[in-house]
Amino acid sequence: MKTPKSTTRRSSGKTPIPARCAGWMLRHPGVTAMPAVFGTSVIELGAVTTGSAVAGLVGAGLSWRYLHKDSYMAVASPRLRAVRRRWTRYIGKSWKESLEYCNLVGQDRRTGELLVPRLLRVAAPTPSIDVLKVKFVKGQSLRVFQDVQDELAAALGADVIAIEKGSKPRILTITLVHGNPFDVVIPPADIPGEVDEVDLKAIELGDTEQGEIWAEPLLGHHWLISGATGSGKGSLLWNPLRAMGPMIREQIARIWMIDPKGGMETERGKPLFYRHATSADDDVEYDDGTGPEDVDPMLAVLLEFRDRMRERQAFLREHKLRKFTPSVETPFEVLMIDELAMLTALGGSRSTISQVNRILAEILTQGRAAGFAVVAYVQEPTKDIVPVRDLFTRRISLRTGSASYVDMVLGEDARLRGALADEIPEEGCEGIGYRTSEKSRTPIRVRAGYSTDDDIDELVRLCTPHFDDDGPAGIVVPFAA
Ligand SMILES: Nc1ncnc2c1ncn2[C@@H]1O[C@H](COP(=O)(O)OP(=O)(O)OP(=O)(O)O)[C@@H](O)[C@H]1O
Repeated sequence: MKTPKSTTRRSSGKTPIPARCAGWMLRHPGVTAMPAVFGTSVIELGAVTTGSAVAGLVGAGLSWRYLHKDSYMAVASPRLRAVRRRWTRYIGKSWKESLEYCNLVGQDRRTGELLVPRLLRVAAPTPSIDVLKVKFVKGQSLRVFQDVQDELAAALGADVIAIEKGSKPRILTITLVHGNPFDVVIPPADIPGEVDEVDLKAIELGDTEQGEIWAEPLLGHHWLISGATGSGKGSLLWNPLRAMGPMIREQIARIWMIDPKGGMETERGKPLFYRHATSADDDVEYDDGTGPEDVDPMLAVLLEFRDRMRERQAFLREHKLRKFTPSVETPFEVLMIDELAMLTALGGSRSTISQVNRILAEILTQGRAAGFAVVAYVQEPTKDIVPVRDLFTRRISLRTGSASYVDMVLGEDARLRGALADEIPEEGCEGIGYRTSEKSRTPIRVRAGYSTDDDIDELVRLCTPHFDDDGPAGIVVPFAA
């Protein structure tokens, strides 16, 4: 007679304690090895030598922290923070209790043993963001976690939570944002007094969540700024102008402004602009002809910008200059486009749109070395709306209307790494967003400084240039709908 299957099953209760200890030690080799290394060092080298080595390591860490803060913050700080969080915020007992509270634990049907989803990895890219990699137990799914995500956020003390599928089966990623480091409105960037105080490689925009100045390089870059309506994109238009103020006044930097939204946002700063194209003038009849007189005015500004870029390239080639230096003779040219989608997808005829995209691609691929930068603002950053999206070298995402927009702007997995831009509340969080850089794919939470109308008026008062080659500054040209 066949032995019933059930009699062959292991009937013991929990996994034996020694086996569990061995498993834990294997999973935490660093923690396990540390006392062994320390003990062996004391026995073999003596307490004084071991103490000196430890003191030396601490000293090296402190020196690194003070001598090269940027690399310390990028490399050491997140790792140390992750270890601290792992052993404080998410230590075994409280992790288990949090999951029990949310009914996220299982039970082994044979042994009755409590099965707790295992915390595989804790990353803490910024002081307020934790990213957990979790292996869920048999019978669970991503859905089970997502169904109780509010309870889980409360149990883990987070304000915002996102739970997504991980890279492997049965692994999920939980991103937690703790607190709001920006509970006050941040003042706008200072207007430097003189040209030599302007740093085009570090244009001040606001604060980072670490309480540092948030600055981005514009010379040699193009910026894409994405955000839903009312997210505060305007502050990322006025801050760069403030930071470049004296250069604009001296015409060492020239601003070409395209505002297809009727000039509502940019009208106040019109005297600052070398070119200003807006859809304000609805009375102008636009003829979509082929002659130079009939060129779409928005396109005309773009074409002129492109032509100047070509001239500059020829000039640099002729003078064998490999590096561009801004000067009155060769100004740093900045094209700002408020609502890029109106140019690249939504406004104008199909032929105009495809021409716009071609010219933009040319500027974005060739302009940087010649001192031509593009700063564009967009609400919906999909590829069909902004085909040239990937050619921007610096990306910022303020509050977005959709979770999928975050990765489109900040790069693959940016949301998994903590950039929960779609979870930023609408009220009271304008100007808050995330940025990534080429060096690090870790998103940093930032808040832009806010320029009031008075701040804009101050900028115009202090930094209006006097153009004399092309007539009055800020020529308003209509946008063909
Ligand atoms: N950095 C900021 N800090 C605090 N409040 C801000 C900030 N930026 C903007 N705001 C507030 O949010 C409102 C909307 O900002 P803004 O007009 O810049 O949004 P937007 O993203 O340009 O929207 P739209 O695309 O509809 O023009 C402003 O009127 C202001 O009250």
